[in-house]
Amino acid sequence: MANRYSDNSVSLSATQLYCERDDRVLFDRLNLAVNNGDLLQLAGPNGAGKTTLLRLLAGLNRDFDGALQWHGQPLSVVFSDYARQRLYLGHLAAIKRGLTPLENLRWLVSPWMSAESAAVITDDDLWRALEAVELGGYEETPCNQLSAGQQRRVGLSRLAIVSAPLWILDEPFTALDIAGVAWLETQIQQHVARNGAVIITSHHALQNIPSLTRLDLGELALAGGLS
Ligand SMILES: Nc1ncnc2c1ncn2[C@@H]1O[C@H](COP(=O)(O)OP(=O)(O)OP(=O)(O)O)[C@@H](O)[C@H]1O
Repeated sequence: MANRYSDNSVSLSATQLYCERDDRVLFDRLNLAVNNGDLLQLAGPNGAGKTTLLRLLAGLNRDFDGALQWHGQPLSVVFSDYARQRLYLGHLAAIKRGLTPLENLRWLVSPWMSAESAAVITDDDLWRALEAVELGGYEETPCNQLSAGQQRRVGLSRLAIVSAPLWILDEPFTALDIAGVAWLETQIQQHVARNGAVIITSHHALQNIPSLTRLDLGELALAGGLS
């Protein structure tokens, strides 16, 4: 099993972020910091800019003004290191439907198995991660024969296997049943309790996490008078 949290230091900061899309300001003068043990929930109405901000924080979009830093270095400069320290799960399942869960997961964790990475992820780890998301028995079934919730679980199985201290999760509860929601809540609680950090967009009310901070982009826009 990969050695989780071998380098677990989280220090992500955003300073004076400004972003607009289609001539509309999504956020302006936005400052935030995420460190070990933090859980930041981005809230706001549809179109407020939650996914846009998450993608900026994940280093996947550089169309903004202001500074994004990882351990005091510009995200763009340290991106290859940052990309292994943060695990980004987008709002889509992000799997290849013609492949099996096992094949998808092997592909999804490949950035953590590269020559530069110290992580060792074995096939047994992959099978255990799929078992953890209740996909035991479906490991070698093509994903196009799985339900929407099961396909979502394939992507979520990365949480059970990748050793990244910072999780960035975009609407991860989508399509999950009650048991899936409970499993994911537990993963998030445990990750934060073990000194990891999580940034999440979700309309789901997260429970029992004292370090939860909520950032409502809709309220921010009203308070800051964003146009
Ligand atoms: N690639 C793009 N090009 C142009 N505009 C975009 C692009 N992506 C998003 N937008 C616009 O940016 C705004 C914010 O979108 P975003 O997806 O970040 O909102 P959101 O808060 O995540 O919404 P939701 O709750 O519906 O998921 C929207 O008005 C959207 O139309």
